[in-house]
Amino acid sequence: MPWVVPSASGTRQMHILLIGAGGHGRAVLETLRDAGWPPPAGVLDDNPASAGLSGIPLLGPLAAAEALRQQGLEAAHVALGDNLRRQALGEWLASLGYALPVIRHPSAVVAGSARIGDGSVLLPRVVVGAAAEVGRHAILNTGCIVEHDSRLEDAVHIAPGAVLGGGVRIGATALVGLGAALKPGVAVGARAVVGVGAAVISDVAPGLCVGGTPAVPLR
Ligand SMILES: CC(=O)SCCNC(=O)CCNC(=O)[C@H](O)C(C)(C)COP(=O)(O)OP(=O)(O)OC[C@H]1O[C@@H](n2cnc3c(N)ncnc32)[C@H](O)[C@@H]1OP(=O)(O)O
Repeated sequence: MPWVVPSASGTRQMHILLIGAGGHGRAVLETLRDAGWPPPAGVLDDNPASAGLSGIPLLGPLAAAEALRQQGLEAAHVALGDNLRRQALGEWLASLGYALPVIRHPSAVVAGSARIGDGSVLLPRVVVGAAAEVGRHAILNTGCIVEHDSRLEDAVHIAPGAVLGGGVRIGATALVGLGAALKPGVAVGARAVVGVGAAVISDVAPGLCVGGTPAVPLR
């Protein structure tokens, strides 16, 4: 199977390999389609009971990525919600020589001065403001807003509808839950979890789980 096809403009469009056939995988697949990517070459999933993704070949467990790279597959994306696992697998794929393109829904609005790291995905209606920096393997989920000058380290997940004010900092592999709001300038530490609907008005220590309005430690 040819993994790379020339487009009408002569640029190479890659048949990407997707990792993960769950709910987030379905969201990424729709985003690829809406953004005009060619159909993915296939999907890998370690769950033997996985039904795969509709219309996309299920090519086996994750370990198959190595052989597929040797067969000429050039690009991959880890579509898993687990931040630590997504980061580890994304870096493994990079070490195998896969390109990890940014996948961006056409409705996402990204300031020209913003930077998005390899392997990240921007789902519909995401907004990223001026001079914001987003690391590798991030999920910027449906409708979230990352305001100007914010700094997001690798493998974060900003859930649907969450709003980060200007200059917010998010540590690696942290999760900002559905609809949370973060006051401008606050810092959320690595591996922290901000619960659904939280209003974060002060810094959150690494690894802490917070929730409520205003947000307080939950565990
Ligand atoms: C497309 C998508 O769906 S992307 C999805 C992204 N995921 C999310 O946004 C989920 C974020 N997760 C949450 O908000 C979770 O509720 C967590 C992580 C904050 C807590 O989860 P758990 O550790 O399982 O806590 P659990 O549900 O057992 O609740 C523990 C206590 O915290 C309280 N609590 C749980 N979540 C919250 C919250 N968001 N705000 C305030 N209090 C909360 C519970 O009421 C409970 O209180 P109690 O002990 O007085 O009864």
